[in-house]
Formats: sequence, structure tokens, C-alpha cells
Amino acid sequence: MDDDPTDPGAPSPGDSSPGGRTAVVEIRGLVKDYGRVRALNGIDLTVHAGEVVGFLGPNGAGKSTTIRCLLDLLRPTGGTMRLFGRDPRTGGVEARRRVSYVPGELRLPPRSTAGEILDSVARLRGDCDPARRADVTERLGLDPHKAAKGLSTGNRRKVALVSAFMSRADLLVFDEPTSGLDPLLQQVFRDLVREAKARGTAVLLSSHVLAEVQRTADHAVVLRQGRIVARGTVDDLRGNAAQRVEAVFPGTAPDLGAVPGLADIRTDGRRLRARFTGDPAPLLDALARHRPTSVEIAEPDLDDAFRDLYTPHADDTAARPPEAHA
Ligand SMILES: Nc1ncnc2c1ncn2[C@@H]1O[C@H](COP(=O)(O)OP(=O)(O)OP(=O)(O)O)[C@@H](O)[C@H]1O
Repeated sequence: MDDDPTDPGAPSPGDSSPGGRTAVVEIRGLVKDYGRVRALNGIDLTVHAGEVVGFLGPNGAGKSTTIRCLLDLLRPTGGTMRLFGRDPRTGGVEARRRVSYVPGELRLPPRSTAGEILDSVARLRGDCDPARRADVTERLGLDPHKAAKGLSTGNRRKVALVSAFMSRADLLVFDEPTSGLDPLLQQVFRDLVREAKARGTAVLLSSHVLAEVQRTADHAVVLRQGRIVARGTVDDLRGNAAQRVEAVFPGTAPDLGAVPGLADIRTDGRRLRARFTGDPAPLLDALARHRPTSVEIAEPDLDDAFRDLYTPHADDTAARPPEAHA
């Protein structure tokens, strides 16, 4: 996968990749220590214009730290970063004007209404599209007259999302964007991301909600304890995962422990459940021999793919700087 030009971590010279696509975000070897804790240990990440990259990982993996370093809200310990071809530390002001960031934790001025907050954002940014603001406000069902003080978590989230999508930002960065939104509004969010992508906007979508990334991202990067443990297209990542097998037999479920690729086998009376990877022929032969009354083999979803990736491994202790072991 390292040679794949569509790989979100693949290096691209300068602002454009060999394929002519503009690299909006280029992060190489990013390291961040909080005192003796190494939160990031060599992160590589590229996001091109018109691309949606999912940034996945369990709590504490380092997603927010990466984003905060990129936006110059935190000083990195090591590595290089480019935002629209500029170092965020030195050329960041102009580059950051082209970014709209929706953090996970939202603080809104309590005395303003939702509409007044959006007016302020529009004034400060200077790049907002009034027609798009009206459209997104309506689609998300935000009442602009409500005071921020009394807004529910979901309504606060809507204010932040309208402020991002009404801008003409070239990069949208979302941290857990749909927390607090019901499923219908999550669908509206996904539609809005697709429309932004079609306009050529780059989107970095940080989440631990796998379904959200599965439905919107071209690529996903999976982070665990400060390291990237997998990257690729959503289909690639799903392809690595085991399928789920469930079969019901006329009598007690047989012992299929010898079938290659079958794992986590659980039987309960006539029912057998397991996970499966590899060549299906031996499995199908073994099942057929026992004449099941029903068989279901389900495609893995990202949850299956990432169950292993999210689980801490013994070598994760290497994510700590040497002095942390002292
Ligand atoms: N200000 C801080 N001081 C010390 N350690 C911190 C600080 N902020 C984050 N960390 C640690 O850095 C690591 C990465 O945290 P980070 O918040 O970036 O993860 P995350 O993937 O965004 O998690 P979440 O999904 O819970 O927001 C964690 O071990 C966390 O405890």
C-alpha cells in the first residue's frame, strides 16, 4: 500500500502530487510529547483537495492532538507539517483562513442566539455564502432565534456545522462531528460532506464512530496509541476483516474446528457462529457435508475490521519515549 499514489500517507512533493492533485495537508513524522507521555509517535498523513479522509482511532489515540498541531494550537515535538504548502507555525495565519474547524468540545457565547453566532462567524471569516447558510440551516433544522445558553448538545452541534458548511473554506476539519445528532441529521451531515467534496473541498473527519467514516470517507487512517496502524481505502480496510458465519443444523452443530480460516467458533445447540477469512471452498464443503438448514455469511463492516486494530498490542509500549520507562 506504501506505493499507492492514493494512499493518504504517501509523500507528495511540494503542493501537488505527481497526479496533479493539490495536497492540502501534508504531515510527516509528527511527534508530540506531553511531558513524559509520547502522544504521537511518527504520524504521516496527506489530504488532497476534493478528498475525504477518515481519521479513526479509539479514545486517547492522538486524533485531537494531531489536528491541534496542524492548526498551530499545539507545538509539536518533532516532524514536519504543511497546510496549503505552508508551515503552520510560520505561514499559518493565511493558511488557517482557508480552514474551518469544528472541535469535539463546543463552547458558544451564552448570551447570543444561534443566528447571531453565525453572523459573527460570517463577519470574522469573510468568506461565507448566505444562500448556503440558509440551505444548511434549514436542512439541519436549526432555529436561529434560539439562545445559545439553552441549546441542547445536538443544537450546539448544528450551529458549529452550519458555520463550517456555509464557509468557502478549502479544508473542513471535523472532530466527532455527529455526536448528539439523530440518525436523520447524521444522514444530512453525510450529504453535506459529499457536496463539499464535489466542490473540491478537502475534508478531514476524525471520529471513533466507524459507521460515520465508512459512509463518507475515500480513505481512512487508523491511529492507536500515537501510531498509525492501518491506512487505505475503506474497502481495503474492510477487505482485511473476517466475515461473519452463522449456520443452523438439523441436529447438534458439528465441530468445524479443523476448517482453515474459521475462528472464534461458538456453538449453541443447533447453531454455530464463527468468523472466517481466506478461501471459502473448504468452509462451504464442510458446511454442505452436515446439511445445514440455513447458512448466512455476512460481509465484514468496519467494526469487524477495526476490532483488532483498536485492541492494544504488547509493542504499543514502544509509543512511550525512553525516559518514560525509567
Ligand atoms: N493536555 C494534555 N496533557 C497531557 N496528556 C494529554 C493532553 N492532551 C492529551 N493527552 C494525552 O495524549 C494522548 C492522545 O490524546 P488525544 O486527545 O489526542 O486523543 P484522541 O484520539 O483525540 O482521543 P478522543 O477520541 O478521546 O478525543 C492521550 O494519551 C491523552 O491522555
